[in-house]
Amino acid sequence: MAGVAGRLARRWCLGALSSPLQVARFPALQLHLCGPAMRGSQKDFENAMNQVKLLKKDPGNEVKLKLYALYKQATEGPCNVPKPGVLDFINKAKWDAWNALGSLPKETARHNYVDLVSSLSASSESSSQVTPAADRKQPGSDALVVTSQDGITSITLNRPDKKNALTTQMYHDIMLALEAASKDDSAITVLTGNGDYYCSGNDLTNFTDIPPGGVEEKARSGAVLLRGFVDCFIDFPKPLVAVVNGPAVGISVTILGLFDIVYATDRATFHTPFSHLGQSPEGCSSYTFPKIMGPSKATEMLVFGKKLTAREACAQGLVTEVFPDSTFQKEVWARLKAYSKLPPNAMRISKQVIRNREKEKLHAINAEESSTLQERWLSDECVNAVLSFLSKKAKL
Ligand SMILES: CCCCCC/C=C/C(=O)SCCNC(=O)CCNC(=O)[C@H](O)C(C)(C)COP(=O)(O)OP(=O)(O)OC[C@H]1O[C@@H](n2cnc3c(N)ncnc32)[C@H](O)[C@@H]1OP(=O)(O)O
Repeated sequence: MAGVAGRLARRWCLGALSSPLQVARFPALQLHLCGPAMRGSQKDFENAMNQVKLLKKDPGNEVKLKLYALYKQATEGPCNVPKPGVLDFINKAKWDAWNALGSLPKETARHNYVDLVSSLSASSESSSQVTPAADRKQPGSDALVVTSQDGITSITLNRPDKKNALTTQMYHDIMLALEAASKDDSAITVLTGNGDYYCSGNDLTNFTDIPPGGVEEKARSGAVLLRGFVDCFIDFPKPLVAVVNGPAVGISVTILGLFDIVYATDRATFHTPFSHLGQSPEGCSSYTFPKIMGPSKATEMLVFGKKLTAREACAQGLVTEVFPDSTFQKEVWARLKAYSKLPPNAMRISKQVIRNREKEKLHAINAEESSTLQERWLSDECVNAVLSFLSKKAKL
């Protein structure tokens, strides 16, 4: 955690004080740091450091310096480094801010940091209910943010500048997050995205990291990862909800057939361009899509790559309900918050009654789809499509 804050501090203050904070959408459930009581435990401090990553607006240089100073004071104590030269403007501003805190105790600095983040979170999204971060180990990278509050664990894809494309690390982190969520005391688990996209599917640069065993080895390990990833969704024991905050592509669409509820903004689209990419369907969609929408609609999507609007996807049963984008977050989270108060064991058992009899079949389908894809990844059609995207010649 200290590393996260350190990276943030460096990004803000060492880079350029004038550089804008990455503008990121809040997931509707946020750290609940704006309560009347001041919070300052180590856990609150770590939660606040996570929350800073999701701030929607640039708080300005003055506030960033204050955050930096409080962070340094809370983690290292009073300023203990030599004063930078007058021409070293940025470092001098940082030093001044830290030094100004004098002998403020570490604990008070931690409290003040938490309170400052709380006020920023509250003003950044006044309409949303602000909630605490997960009482859990965070994943190994900033690209996934896990929060937990009010009986809901939210897993947020947090790579908005890359449209939340899934890196290899993210597949692993999502699997870990799902495993933790299956055991935590939340009633409902949510997958959502930060920024204008829900997810642009597999990060196509994943294909460029070729191991010593060559492309065959790459395809083999990709298929193992894909199979394990999809298995986690098949086996997930609690109600699983997709909060589709924008366009969805590829694997982020196919696995929707394994979710229990799919709420979408009316801005969302659903696109599975597998033939364009020389690939074939995964996520059990070769089974779930024909079952949900009938074989011919499924073929239009999975074979011909027809992109559906949110309303079309809803009419075809892939999406549960569509909300206007302007009220999407507010309405969806209010709904989920109400559902999360239902008896958790009853919900879990009812889900299993609905889903369990298909599980074995789904695992077999997943295995088959993964091995088909393993071959597809080695095909000229796939290699050319990926190269075309990577050389910026093609987009969907
Ligand atoms: C364990 C392995 C499992 C694999 C399972 C198999 C999975 C299959 C799939 O998911 S197939 C679907 C793959 N996805 C795509 O083909 C999408 C490719 N992206 C695009 O076509 C476009 O980027 C877009 C339509 C999603 C968005 O277009 P636009 O609004 O014009 O934005 P940009 O293209 O400028 O995107 C911004 C930035 O993000 C990068 N990016 C977006 N998507 C991906 C991606 N899937 N992989 C890698 N990079 C992506 C894009 O290159 C830009 O980067 P830049 O700013 O240029 O550095």
